Amino acid sequence: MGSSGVSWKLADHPKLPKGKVVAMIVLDGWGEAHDNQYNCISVAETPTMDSLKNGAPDRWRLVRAHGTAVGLPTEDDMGNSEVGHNALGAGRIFAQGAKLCDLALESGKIYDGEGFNYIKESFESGTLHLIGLLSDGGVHSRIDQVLLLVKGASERGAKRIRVHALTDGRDVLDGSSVAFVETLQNYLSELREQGIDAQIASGGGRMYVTMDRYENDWDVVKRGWDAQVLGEAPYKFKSALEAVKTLRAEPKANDQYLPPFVIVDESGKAVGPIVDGDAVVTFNFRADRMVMAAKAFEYEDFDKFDRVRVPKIRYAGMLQYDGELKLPNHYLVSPPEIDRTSGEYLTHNGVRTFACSETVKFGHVTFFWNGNRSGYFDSEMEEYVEVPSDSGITFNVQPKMKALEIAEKARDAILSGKFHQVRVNLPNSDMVGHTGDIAATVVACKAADEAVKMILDTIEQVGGIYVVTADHGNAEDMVKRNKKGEPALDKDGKIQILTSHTLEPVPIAIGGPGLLPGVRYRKDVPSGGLANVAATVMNLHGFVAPDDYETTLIEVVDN
Ligand SMILES: O=C(O)[C@H](O)COP(=O)(O)O
Ligand SMILES: [Mn+2]
Ligand SMILES: [Mn+2]
Repeated sequence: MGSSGVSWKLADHPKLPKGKVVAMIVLDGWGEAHDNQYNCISVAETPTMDSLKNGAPDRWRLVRAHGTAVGLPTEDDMGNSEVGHNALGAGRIFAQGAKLCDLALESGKIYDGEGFNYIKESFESGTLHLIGLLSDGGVHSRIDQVLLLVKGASERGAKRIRVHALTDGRDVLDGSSVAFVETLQNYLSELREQGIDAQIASGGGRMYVTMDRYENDWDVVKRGWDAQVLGEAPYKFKSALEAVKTLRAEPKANDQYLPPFVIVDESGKAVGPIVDGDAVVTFNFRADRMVMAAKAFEYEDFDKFDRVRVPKIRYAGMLQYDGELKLPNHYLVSPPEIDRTSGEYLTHNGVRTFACSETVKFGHVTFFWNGNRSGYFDSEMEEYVEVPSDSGITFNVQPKMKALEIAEKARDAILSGKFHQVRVNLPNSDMVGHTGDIAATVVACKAADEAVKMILDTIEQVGGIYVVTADHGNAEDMVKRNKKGEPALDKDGKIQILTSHTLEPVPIAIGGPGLLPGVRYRKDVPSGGLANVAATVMNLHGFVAPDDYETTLIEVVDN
């Protein structure tokens, strides 16, 4: 037993040896769907992934990557990187932020918690500000939760409410921001009729305002700070609906990248800057794209950009975004307690790990993989390498991204002989898929396939084992579909491009010269999902997973 009371020792696998190097490759946003012109993966030349699928039927299968299989509220919830990598790394299914917030709002427990009581102190004399992504995407936030929270706060004494709305178009259709803003605006005007001074105060596109991640581009967070806190932005409007409609009318504008705007009153004054004595809630439940803003709100000695004015506020996150950093200190709903992850177990059992991606996905194979935990379990046993991403571009202009560089780092790590697990995330199919640019996404898929090839060739050279899988679908379906599965047309008869993830399952292939010939997929785990992968990987390192882990996908037959 360790000091935490957890017994970290894993049992030896009865048949599988230890000490083999295992390459764990996660293709981000790479699902399996039928062949058609909107399936960028099947359109692209992907000989490596094709050969895995066609070469060894006992060692290629699909696993579920959405809905309840990854702890989301319903089967209509598409998968995403957070819940996908959590499941891959933790080997169990945890009720995720979306679900925990639903439960807390439904039961009203959210209003009894420490976080709400803390911000409530400001309701008497200050304004309550709510900042976050306004859509029903369910990846980072959900508008129905925002409306419930506004209602609940107003019933509990909030007299002045300002919402700072980030438009989506990435987890939902581009253009849908107009309807979401309208819904919120209508609801706030109903509240005004009841005597609550509630309105939208600022906004901007999620990829350009506030929601950067992994410190790729602090300017994004600064633009949000300027609009939300200082009340300053290049565009000023009388209403948020007018703002999104007008800004969207610009050529090439889209919801993801709308410029920042503030709402002003008759005299041209911003209606909702954040000032001393106010309360602030960031209502995203997902951490990665809110943690930078949380630092700007919470840290006294913050130096990433000049905040100009730092109001004395009571700040709470919808969730605590980083348990290790205790950030933020106050939060409305407790995050899932994702403990005893496979990474922590393997570290305790002598498995040395190398993990790598480029900036935009770096936290996926480290922070998310390790159950939303920053840093190393044991810096002697692990090395995490971040390849700097390009910033300030949409990745359709650079669809190859850093796939080659990531593969080279993995190759060098494998050849160094220092590591037993070499884990990477290849971002291309996801990041380019989110731009909705089909031609570029095809290039992205090819680039990812080439990177896989380089890593598999290296595994071949050292006699190792590979696992190639994905965290959820994206590039395999780039069009919104009607109930019959046909491309859905908009009112002008044009197909609607799908920038979001999908509900599709993802492939998982295992192989390599280090894998015993008798290893194959079991037939009795037909509904296996991403959470089954951790036990599988533990087996490939020569161990049996803890009893409460989702079962392994493999068996070893004598032949
Ligand atoms: O944050 C994003 O980019 C999207 O909302 C979800 O993509 P990811 O889950 O693949 O990161
Ligand atoms: Mn992803
Ligand atoms: Mn994505």
